[in-house]
Amino acid sequence: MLLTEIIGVGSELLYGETVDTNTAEIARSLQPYAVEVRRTLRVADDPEVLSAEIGSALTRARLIVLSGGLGPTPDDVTREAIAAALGEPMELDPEVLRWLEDLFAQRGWKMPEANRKQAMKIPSATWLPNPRGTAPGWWVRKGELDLIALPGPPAEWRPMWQQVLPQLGLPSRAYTRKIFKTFGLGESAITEGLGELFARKGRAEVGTYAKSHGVEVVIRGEPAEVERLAQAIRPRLGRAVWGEDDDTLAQVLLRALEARGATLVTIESLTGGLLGSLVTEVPGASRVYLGGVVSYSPEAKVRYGVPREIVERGTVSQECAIAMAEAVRNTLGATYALATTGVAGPDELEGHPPGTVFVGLAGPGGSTARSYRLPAPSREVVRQRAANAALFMLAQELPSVERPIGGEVQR
Ligand SMILES: NC(=O)c1ccc[n+]([C@@H]2O[C@H](COP(=O)(O)O)[C@@H](O)[C@H]2O)c1
Repeated sequence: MLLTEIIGVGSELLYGETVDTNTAEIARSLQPYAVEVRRTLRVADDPEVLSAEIGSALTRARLIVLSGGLGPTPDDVTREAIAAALGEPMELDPEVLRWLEDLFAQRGWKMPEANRKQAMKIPSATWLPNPRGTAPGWWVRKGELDLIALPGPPAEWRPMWQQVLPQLGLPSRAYTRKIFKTFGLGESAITEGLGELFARKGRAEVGTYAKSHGVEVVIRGEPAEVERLAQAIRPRLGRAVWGEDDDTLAQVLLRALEARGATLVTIESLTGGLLGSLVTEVPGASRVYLGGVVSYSPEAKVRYGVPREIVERGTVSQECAIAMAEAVRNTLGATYALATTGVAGPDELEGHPPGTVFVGLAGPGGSTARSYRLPAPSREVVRQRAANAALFMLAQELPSVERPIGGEVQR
């Protein structure tokens, strides 16, 4: 297999201020190819260290991909480091210099002297045009070696990489990936349920990954084997599955609501608008989502129409979740209303520990609520989980809307 190494360049990646996602994303994009990513690393903006690392990668890898360090400032040293590692001189390309000057001129500016170095390259490199910035990349092809230098910002390098990747002529491998997205089951329950299907080795492998939208079951490997495993795994996950592959919960829910000509409103307490935010992330949300309110204080809940005696009995409760959903459904006149109330932490509220969450749902068939005791490592995790729990609850109820949801509180 063709050995590959990927290098993220930038001191900020080593200070822990910026988390390097570039090397992971580039590695992921190589999955369809018969290449072996042996090493990914992060290196400081230091020309000596970087050229030593490139030199060492050159002794092993036939494909080296770098991202970062192509900017105009003195700490952008990737070009110099590659030149040193390959023992080639850097030359100014007058055409690229003109392109850069024009780019600045179009914005009504004079090109700063510092940007001149972005027009420098070594003889064995060809330019990779950057459609979104001033840093063109390099493609060095030398004997059996391909070395690609890309800028750091994902918005810039992604289109450049998409352009060059198919041109590298990498051998392909039959590879595919199937993802089942679930909610409400833990990783261990899922792996137990999958039993012998939970293959870690062989022609395809199965993995589980816990996310705020639930556990993802990922099957990757040879297409025929992935298909066989997917067919066997899907029924074992049952009603916990809400989507596949690139689906998001909000997307799946909005699609289902739109197909029924139904509309949605929200009322949020502990999630403070997160639920509305997830819904409105989806293009075309306005066809389904009428709006929502954040009723954070007890008094706000009363003002939005929750009976005062319910609020006085406690806002962290199923009856309050239901009353919130019914109130906003009446006010805004939607088919369905979702409500969140609970305790994000770190303090408890009304005697309930962080992670206590109630989701209320009101619809044409009646109202119901679900209660959750979510793990509460942080406020953020509880809030994310609570918003996703609300989306999942309605998505799961929808297939059965023909029957009444039931007027009583469910456990
Ligand atoms: N009924 C609700 O959902 C609701 C409203 C306001 C605050 N809280 C919770 O009360 C606690 C204290 O809130 P603050 O940290 O915002 O002061 C937190 O755990 C928070 O999540 C819950």
